[in-house]
Amino acid sequence: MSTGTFVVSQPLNYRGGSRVEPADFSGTEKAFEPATGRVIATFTCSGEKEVNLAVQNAKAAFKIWSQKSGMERCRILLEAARIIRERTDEIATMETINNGKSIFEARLDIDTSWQCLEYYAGLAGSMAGEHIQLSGGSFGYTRREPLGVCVGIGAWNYPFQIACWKSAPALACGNAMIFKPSPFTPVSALLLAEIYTEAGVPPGLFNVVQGGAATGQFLCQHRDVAKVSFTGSVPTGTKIMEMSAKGIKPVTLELGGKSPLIIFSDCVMENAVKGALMANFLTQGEVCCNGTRVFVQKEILDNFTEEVVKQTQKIKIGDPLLEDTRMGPLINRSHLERVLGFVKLAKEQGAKVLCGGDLYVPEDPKLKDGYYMRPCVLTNCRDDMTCVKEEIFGPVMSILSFDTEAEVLERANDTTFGLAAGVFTRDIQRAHRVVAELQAGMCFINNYNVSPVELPFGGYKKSGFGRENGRVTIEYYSQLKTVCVEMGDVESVF
Ligand SMILES: NC(=O)c1ccc[n+]([C@@H]2O[C@H](COP(=O)([O-])OP(=O)(O)OC[C@H]3O[C@@H](n4cnc5c(N)ncnc54)[C@H](O)[C@@H]3O)[C@@H](O)[C@H]2O)c1
Ligand SMILES: O=CCc1c[nH]c2ccc(O)cc12
Repeated sequence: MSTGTFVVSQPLNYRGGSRVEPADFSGTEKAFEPATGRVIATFTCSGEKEVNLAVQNAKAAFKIWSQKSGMERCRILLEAARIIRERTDEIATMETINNGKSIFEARLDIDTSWQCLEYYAGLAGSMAGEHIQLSGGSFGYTRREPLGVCVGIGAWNYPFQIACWKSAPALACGNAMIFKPSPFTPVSALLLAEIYTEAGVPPGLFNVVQGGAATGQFLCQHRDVAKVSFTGSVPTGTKIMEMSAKGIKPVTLELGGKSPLIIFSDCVMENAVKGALMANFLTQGEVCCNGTRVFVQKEILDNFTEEVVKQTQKIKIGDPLLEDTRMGPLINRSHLERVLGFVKLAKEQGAKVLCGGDLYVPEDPKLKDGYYMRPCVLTNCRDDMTCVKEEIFGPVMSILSFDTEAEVLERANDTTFGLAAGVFTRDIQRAHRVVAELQAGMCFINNYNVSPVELPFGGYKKSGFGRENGRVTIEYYSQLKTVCVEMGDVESVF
C-alpha cells in the first residue's frame, strides 16, 4: 500500500460479530489521510437506535463470556494477540494512513498493543478472590466479578493502541465492550473487532460504533452501560464524568498534560538529548504524556540546547509510509493551524524559535496538501508563557533554565495537570528524591515515553484518574463481591 491510494470500502460499525451500517444516524463525518489531505471515508455517526442495538448485542455476549473460566478467556485473548502480531504490518499501515504517524512508530504501537492482550490473557487465569476465616467455623470469601457492558471512548493519536489498552483488561475480566473511536481515526478499531471475532470471542463481545460527541453521549448515558473508560481532553473528560455521575458509573479518565522534563547538569548528555526528543516529537508531538516543559540546569543549558536543535533538525519529515521517515503530518488542517498559532504567540510573548515551528511542504507533489510542520524548539521561555502553560499537542518543545533542585520542583509542579514527568541525572539518590516530589502519575528516570504494558499508566490532578496497563487495571474493570457464610445457627438479637 502506498500513500494516496487507500479508500474505505466497507461499513465502519461493528456489531454482533460483523461490520454493519448503523441503524440510524446523528450526522456524518469525513476521515482524512493527513499525509495528502485526501478524504478516505465519509461515514454516518451512530444515533440512539444504533447505540441501543450495540448495547443489546454486548449484553447477550456478556452472558456467555462472563461464564467462561479465566483460562478459557486467556486462550482466546492469546489467539487475538497472535493474530495482531502476525498482521502488524497491515494494521500499522492503516494506522499510518489514517493518523499520519510514521510507519516505523506505528509498528511499535502495534507491538505494545498485542503485548497488552498477552499481558491480560496471562492475568485472566489468575484472577481470584480470597477466603477469610471467621469464628465458629464460619467464613467469608470474595469473588472478583466483571462489571458488564463497558464503553471505551478513544482519542485520535493512538487509535489501535487505545482500543487494545481498554478492551484487553475489560475482556480479560469477563466484560463486553463497545468502543467509539475518534471520528478523525475510525478505521483501525475495525481490524481489532475482526481479530477478536476470528480469535473466538462471542459475537457482540467487542463492538464499534462511530461518531462524535452525540454518539459518545448516547453511550455514556445508556442505563445498561456499567463503566466508561475515556481517553481525550480535559474539557470532554469533565463532561464524561458529569454524565457518569448521573448514572453512578465508575469512570477511568486518561486526559491531557503539560509534563515537565528535568535535566540536571550531571546527566549523560547524549541520553538527555535523546530523551528530550523522545519526550516531544513522537507522533508529531501529539502525545498526552509528552515532556514539553524541558527544564535544563543553567551550567549545561547552552550545550544541551545546541545539541537538541542539531538533532531536531535531522528528523526526517515526509511521507509517513516511507521506511526512513521519522515525522509525518499532523492529524488535520485545523490542528496544524492551532499548533502554528501557539508558536506565533510564543514569539509574541518573547520566546525565541531556534528551529522549525513553520509549515513544511514535502517535495513529492502528492503530499502538497498534507498537514506537515517542522518540529520546533523554543528558548527564552518563561513559566507564564502560553506555550509553557497550555497543552499544544504538537511538535513544540519549550526549554526553560533552572538553578536548584528545590526551585525546579516548585516550578515543575506548578500546573493543573499531572500526567507524567521525567528526570535525567547520574545521581541515583537525587533521581528518586525528585520523582517522589513530582506530582505526576507516570515518572521516568533517565528515559522518556517508553510504555511497557506491565506498568500502570495514568494521571494525577486534572490529567485524570484510574489506570491503564499493569495489574492494577483489573480493579478498574471488575467489582468485588463478598460472601459471608454461616456454619452455625442464627443468633438473632430479636
Ligand atoms: N491521558 C491519556 O492517556 C491520553 C491519551 C491520548 C490523548 N489524550 C488527550 O486527548 C486530547 C486529544 O484528543 P482528542 O482531541 O480526540 O480529545 P477529545 O476530548 O476532543 O475527544 C476524545 C473522544 O471523546 C469523544 N467526545 C467528544 N465529546 C464528547 C462528549 N460530549 N461525550 C462523549 N464523548 C465525546 C470524541 O468523539 C473522541 O472520541 C489531548 O488533550 C490529549 O492529551 C490523553
Ligand atoms: O497519548 C498518550 C499516551 C498513550 C499512548 N498510548 C495510549 C493508549 C491509551 C491511552 O489511554 C493513552 C496512551
